Amino acid sequence: MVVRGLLVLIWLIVALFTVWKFNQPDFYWDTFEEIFWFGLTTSLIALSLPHFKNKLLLFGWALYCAGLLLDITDDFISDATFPLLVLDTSLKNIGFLITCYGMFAMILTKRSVIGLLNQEIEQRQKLEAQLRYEANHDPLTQIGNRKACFETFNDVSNKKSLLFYFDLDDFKHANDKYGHHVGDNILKAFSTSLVKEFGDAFCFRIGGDEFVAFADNTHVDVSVLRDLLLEHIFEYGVGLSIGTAETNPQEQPDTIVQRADSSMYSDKASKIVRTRPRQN
Ligand SMILES: Nc1nc2c(ncn2[C@@H]2O[C@H](COP(=O)(O)OP(=O)(O)OP(=O)(O)O)[C@@H](O)[C@H]2O)c(=O)[nH]1
Repeated sequence: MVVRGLLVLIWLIVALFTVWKFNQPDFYWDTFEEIFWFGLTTSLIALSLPHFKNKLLLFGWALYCAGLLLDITDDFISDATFPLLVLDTSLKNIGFLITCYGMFAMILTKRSVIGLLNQEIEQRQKLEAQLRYEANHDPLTQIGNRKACFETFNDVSNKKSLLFYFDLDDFKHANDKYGHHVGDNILKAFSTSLVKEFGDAFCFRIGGDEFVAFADNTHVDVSVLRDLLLEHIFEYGVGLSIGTAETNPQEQPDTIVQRADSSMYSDKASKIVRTRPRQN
């Protein structure tokens, strides 16, 4: 409201002054030009006044306006009466330079603020990525967790048509015998073998010693696979029960996993008779 009033006032003065000057015998078009620029510049200041906190810029603009004002007044006040009139060009130039410097200082400040903001955005993005990773990965083995398995199930099963369900045999015994930290290392070593065999994107730890992996439905020799996956852990007396189920887009992931789980339990029944080389 104040700004609008100020603008009306400025242009009223400009109009009245122009009309008055126009009717004078000593009218020059350059007077009209001077008053037009004075009106425009002061309007700009009035418009930006409520938004601008940069005092240096405002000071520069004010000096520039003062120069413009002296420019106008020198048409009807003589230099002899008011010697400051000779300063009009200097004031305009000083105002212009201060304005330029103010702009430059403002850009520098904004640049450092933008730099800090970018840093903050980068950190936030890293944190989000970290949180996303943690939400979908098992903290011990770093492979996908149960949540990731079911969330990506449809995508993964579109690529791979066979699901393996693995459950370590007598893992509790190894835990009790060698300690929990060795138990952790067994799980990590097993995951590493799993990833080596099936690929990072297709292996998941879905429970304590239970894992799921997806593979192409080519002929797989389960006993060869078992030996391969136990290669680095069988010395702790653990075995491996393996179940399989073909993936099917018409079936719910839960149903497919359940079928593989049942198949694994059938295999578990024969864990006692399975030979375990170098068993402790
Ligand atoms: N070290 C360790 N142990 C775990 C972890 N998560 C679960 N376990 C243990 O894993 C064991 C899993 O239990 P079971 O599957 O009944 O043990 P199991 O001896 O393999 O039994 P079977 O499968 O019948 O042969 C439990 O003793 C859990 O405490 C883990 O992150 N680290």
